[in-house]
Amino acid sequence: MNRYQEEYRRKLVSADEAVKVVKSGDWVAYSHFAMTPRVLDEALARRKDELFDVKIRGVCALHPVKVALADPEQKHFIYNSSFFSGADRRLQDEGLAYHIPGLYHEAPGILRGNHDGPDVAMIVTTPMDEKGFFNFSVSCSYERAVCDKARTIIVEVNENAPRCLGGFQESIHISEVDYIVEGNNEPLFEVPNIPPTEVDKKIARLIVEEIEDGSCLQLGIGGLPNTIGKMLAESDLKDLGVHSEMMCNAFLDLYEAGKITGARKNIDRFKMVYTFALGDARLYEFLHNNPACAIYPVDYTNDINIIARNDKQIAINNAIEIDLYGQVCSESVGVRQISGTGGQFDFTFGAYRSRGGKAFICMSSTKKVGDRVVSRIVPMITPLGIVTVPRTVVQYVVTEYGKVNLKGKSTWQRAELLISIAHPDFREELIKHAEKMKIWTRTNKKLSLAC
Ligand SMILES: CC(=O)SCCNC(=O)CCNC(=O)[C@H](O)C(C)(C)COP(=O)(O)OP(=O)(O)OC[C@H]1O[C@@H](n2cnc3c(N)ncnc32)[C@H](O)[C@@H]1OP(=O)(O)O
Ligand SMILES: CCCC(=O)O
Repeated sequence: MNRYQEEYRRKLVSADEAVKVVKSGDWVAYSHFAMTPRVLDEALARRKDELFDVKIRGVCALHPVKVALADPEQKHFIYNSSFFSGADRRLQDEGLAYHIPGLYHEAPGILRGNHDGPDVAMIVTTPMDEKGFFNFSVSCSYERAVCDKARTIIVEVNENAPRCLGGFQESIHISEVDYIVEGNNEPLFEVPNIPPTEVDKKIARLIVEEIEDGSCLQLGIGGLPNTIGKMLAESDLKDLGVHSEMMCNAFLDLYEAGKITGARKNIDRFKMVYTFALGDARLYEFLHNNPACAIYPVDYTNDINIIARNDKQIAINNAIEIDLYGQVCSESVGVRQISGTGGQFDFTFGAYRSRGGKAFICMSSTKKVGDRVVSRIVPMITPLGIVTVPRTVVQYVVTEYGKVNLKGKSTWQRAELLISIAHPDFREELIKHAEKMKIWTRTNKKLSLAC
């Protein structure tokens, strides 16, 4: 037994033992996405009656967190998430989850400088390696920052977690860890593989034709960016690169199709760069010990200046609504938080700044809500909804009816361009709103009469 194994044995405790370090009033940070702790969450929930005013900070938990469910009155635990998953939304609907707004690239800096903890870090990792390191696996965005700030660090080991090579800040050494808990070794969450619709395919085609050999890709979260990636895999393009915050199945398809070499990148040449991964078992298997990929903290991947250093950086992100000024809402419907800003602002801004870069916001022109069909291009964002990308930053907007570039355009031009890619059933109504908003000119009117 080497000295790290001895130290492992000394620090290994049950989950119930480990969570005893939490005190009333503490902030507890959970690791993110597919790495959200399970057994530590359950053990903390069991301590409900001994604790008051404990705040939990998570990111996109892919199962309903037990601390939130354990305490509907929230005297003991308050659960917060800086990016809502479906499970987080369900909790929010019951009044059991609160959102922490933020720009993704700023999160590590905010945490390191923050007055609000975290006091205790609960981080899911790979098993320890022979040199004494636990790897943060597919979630590296700000796990290191959390550990830097926390009074106590507890790792929950999952034997199924792939070892994701960095970059930097992708691991923590046993000497820094206070307690080790062996988890249930559940398989990592798998994103369901939903076949693309005809609308998705039309939007994808409009974006694919904008991409050139040597372009460097970012694909955002949601069905549409993944479809676009898969279509690129069937294209004639070559020497694509990856600089993304999210690593998803589409990148693996592209890689296996031989489209990705990273040879034309200016930084991290030959590496597929990301800060977290969410996909299926095939993707997690691909990432394990794979030197073709490099995971980094999010203040590197999403730093606007870093994004801009690769030429032809392409950002492809999905939205919920866009108003006639071009303000993009991608994270809420009115007061209902759907997800978060994540890196959508960072990549939209950074890709436009890259030489030859382009930033796309894409969405279907309509959405079925209950038995109603609503337009996603709207006169105004649903009241109290959130602007994820301001009109000053947005570049291309794409629906199945076309793509428009809003950069530098006047308000009346924006209204005209956006209405031109709205679903035809909603165009007349949108024109009436544009008139009331005084962003419809005589020129526009002539155009509308002509069509
Ligand atoms: C972590 C990261 O930062 S990744 C990098 C980029 N980051 C981002 O783009 C962040 C912001 N973007 C996003 O969160 C996503 O791309 C989204 C939400 C815009 C789209 O994601 P998808 O998974 O394709 O969304 P989907 O269509 O399934 O809708 C998600 C929810 O919003 C609801 N929704 C979407 N549009 C509407 C609408 N117009 N009216 C009412 N509800 C709506 C859906 O009903 C669903 O809610 P439910 O599951 O609770 O019923
Ligand atoms: C995924 C976004 C998380 C954050 O902004 O903190």
